[in-house]
Amino acid sequence: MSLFAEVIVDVPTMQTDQPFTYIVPDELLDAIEVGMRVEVPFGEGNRHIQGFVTALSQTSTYEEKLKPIIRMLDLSPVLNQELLALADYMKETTYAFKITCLETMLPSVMKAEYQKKIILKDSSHPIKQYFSENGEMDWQEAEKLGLLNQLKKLRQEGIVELHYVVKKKNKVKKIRYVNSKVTQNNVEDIYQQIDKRALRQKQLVHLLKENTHQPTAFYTKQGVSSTVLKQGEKKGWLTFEEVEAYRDPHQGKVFKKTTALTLNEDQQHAVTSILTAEKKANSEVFLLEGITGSGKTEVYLQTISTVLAKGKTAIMLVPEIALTPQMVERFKSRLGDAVAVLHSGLSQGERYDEWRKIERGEAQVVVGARSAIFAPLENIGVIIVDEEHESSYKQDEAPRYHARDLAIWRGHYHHCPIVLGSATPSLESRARAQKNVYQLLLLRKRADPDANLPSIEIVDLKEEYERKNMSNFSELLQAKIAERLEKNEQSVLMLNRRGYSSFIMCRDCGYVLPCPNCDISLTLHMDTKTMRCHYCGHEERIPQHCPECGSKKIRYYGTGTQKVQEELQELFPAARILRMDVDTTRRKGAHEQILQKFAAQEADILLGTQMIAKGLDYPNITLVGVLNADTALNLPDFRSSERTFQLLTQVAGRAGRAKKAGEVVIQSFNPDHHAIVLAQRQDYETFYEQEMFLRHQSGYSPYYFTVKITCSHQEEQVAAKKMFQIAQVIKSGLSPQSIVLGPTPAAIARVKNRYQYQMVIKYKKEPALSQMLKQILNHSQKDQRKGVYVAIDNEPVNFI
Ligand SMILES: Nc1ncnc2c1ncn2[C@@H]1O[C@H](COP(=O)(O)OP(=O)(O)OP(=O)(O)O)[C@@H](O)[C@H]1O
Ligand SMILES: [Zn+2]
Repeated sequence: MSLFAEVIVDVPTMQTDQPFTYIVPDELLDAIEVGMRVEVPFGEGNRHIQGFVTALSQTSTYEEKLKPIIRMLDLSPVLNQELLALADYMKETTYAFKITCLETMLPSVMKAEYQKKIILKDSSHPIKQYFSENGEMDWQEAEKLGLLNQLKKLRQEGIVELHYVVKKKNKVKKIRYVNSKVTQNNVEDIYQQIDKRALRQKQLVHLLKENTHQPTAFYTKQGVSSTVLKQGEKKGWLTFEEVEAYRDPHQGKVFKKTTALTLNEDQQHAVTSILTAEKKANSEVFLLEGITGSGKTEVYLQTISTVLAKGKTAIMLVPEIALTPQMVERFKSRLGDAVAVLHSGLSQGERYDEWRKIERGEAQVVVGARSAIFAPLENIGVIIVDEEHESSYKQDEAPRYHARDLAIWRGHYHHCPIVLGSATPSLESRARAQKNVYQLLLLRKRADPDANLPSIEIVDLKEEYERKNMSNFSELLQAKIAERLEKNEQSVLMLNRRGYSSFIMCRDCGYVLPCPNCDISLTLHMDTKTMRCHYCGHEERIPQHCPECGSKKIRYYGTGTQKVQEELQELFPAARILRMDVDTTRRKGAHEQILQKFAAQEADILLGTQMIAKGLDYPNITLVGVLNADTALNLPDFRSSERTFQLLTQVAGRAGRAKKAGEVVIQSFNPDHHAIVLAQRQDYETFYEQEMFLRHQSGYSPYYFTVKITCSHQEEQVAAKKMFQIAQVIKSGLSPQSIVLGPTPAAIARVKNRYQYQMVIKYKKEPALSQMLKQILNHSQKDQRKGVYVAIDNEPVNFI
């Protein structure tokens, strides 16, 4: 009997975007499965490349010229039937290649360079003879010995495991004390040799004698600087050693068990509705619209608890949990070890370990950011998308999927309900609820019976300037901060960075330092004392003279969080201020540390960027200040009002969540803008109506669908020419009701040395469009070799 495998190969081009048939060699007949990765020869030169097996069959139409699979790369399928089908759906809706979709679903460590090791779990098994003393075997070794078939079975029996080890990553430096040089007897001699003032070195020798082989941080925490450590190495008292780190991101952390709260009427209604759908195996979509602090999280927790008790699993998506460690804590505290956590704040290795827990069925709840929607769970009972309006759910590179859409797809597959939660739902979702496509569930008041929504005041910055207050803090805000300090209550202050950054300009000639690769100015970063490009990462020193005219009058413009912090400290010398922005949170775990300090009330004021707008639930916050509400309002994006309204409502919602009443001060240059006025009233309903009216008039989502096409090339004419060609094809194929915007240069005309041209199609009904777009992608293959890239973004969330 012969067996044939359909393989999607790792060559992302249109010609190869289909399965290729390979012969399964005899030695793999029993082992191979759909969803495994294999190595196959490809093309004229029989290059060895990786591929995914998507089907197996006993017959093939072109038996003669087929090549055999070289080897298998997994012991068990890495993608199940559901995820393979999801890849097909993604490919159809995002205009991406199938291989790109398949690879996106796996943790990055499985795509990156890694070593594969087989680990022996049961050392009494005779297979032991092939393993090293520490119970490991290299994958290549196993392959050479022809053991893979046997190991596959042993893996199913739990006798061996397969681990991916990232090369060179996840290492911590530990220090080993070199005993030979220092013994109990000669410590005193050594002390004699040490310079009398070098107390730190003495301390180090002592520390090392008691505690050898600790991470460097252990010593630095006790006051030994890294210079002293290096001297120690020089003198031969210690050596540095790289050790593989243990990869539990929450290692050593104790989560205090919590129990379910008594739900209020609205919450109870929400939980019951969702669970009824679950019981009926009904894949209904619920829009849980609950004001800030209304206890949406409690609804999620109790729904998931019930689902788990029935032996099912759950996915809970959050925008970016690195920013909201409190969310992880709430889930772990309630649901314990059933929870796996996936987000970008983890190292590759940690993420892979969490993924493995899910795959082996050891974790039943996945809490994670966008890509957690690919969690290999079986038997899903509910899928929740918290803060469903967040644009981070859309991936901005291929495949350009929206996690909310994939959540709904998986819900249908598992016949389970999907819950979209938000205090400020996206207009798209709310419009669907209006039409009863989704079922609307409302939480109308704050969950804590003693809490109320905060009162919000708006300060007109124009008036403030007329009164010659050039400070970042209006008189009103200053007075309110002072009050809080007096009462020992906490304040949260937000500097809105969207559409806004600090740059340097020459006062004599007006020259602004640009990025050499992109058409945008460089941003000042005070922590590293450098100028940086946020698009390509280019970095250079802050110039002393103007590169254009040589003048020394270089000045900083725009307000960095650090500058604001200095000003704040001057105004309130006694205030304890914490700052949270990209500069203070670069280090792993830094977010969490800052928030822990704030939670423990070791600070009076938390000053930060948008990062602080979400999730914080601390009872002692009674004041929220927004320093500049409107920087994003003028961005050339039809969603800028919606985003501003959402952000202001979110951040205002951090105040007064428990007994103590909350107040909010919003400083703005556009106090009459509807996004700001309605955020002040916390009136989502009116905002929804007004904004829907505007969208209807200007022909945008949710009344129209949109597709964005971008062409880029190193030469501007080439990118433009290609874009105009495509526009012509599209225009000739569209119905007269549809609208084409552009082609125009993109808002940032050049990024990473590539010029970008774009066009946007707005349409209500275009049955032929999908086919047209696929053809455009198809034709663009030829151009790709000439360096012209064409990208199609279906329902873009980003127009800049
Ligand atoms: N039924 C309840 N009774 C008393 N307190 C509750 C109840 N439900 C939730 N809470 C408390 O109310 C506070 C706010 O709840 P939660 O953080 O879940 O709100 P949320 O709707 O997710 O808010 P946001 O969207 O602003 O983040 C929490 O401290 C929570 O413990
Ligand atoms: Zn750049």
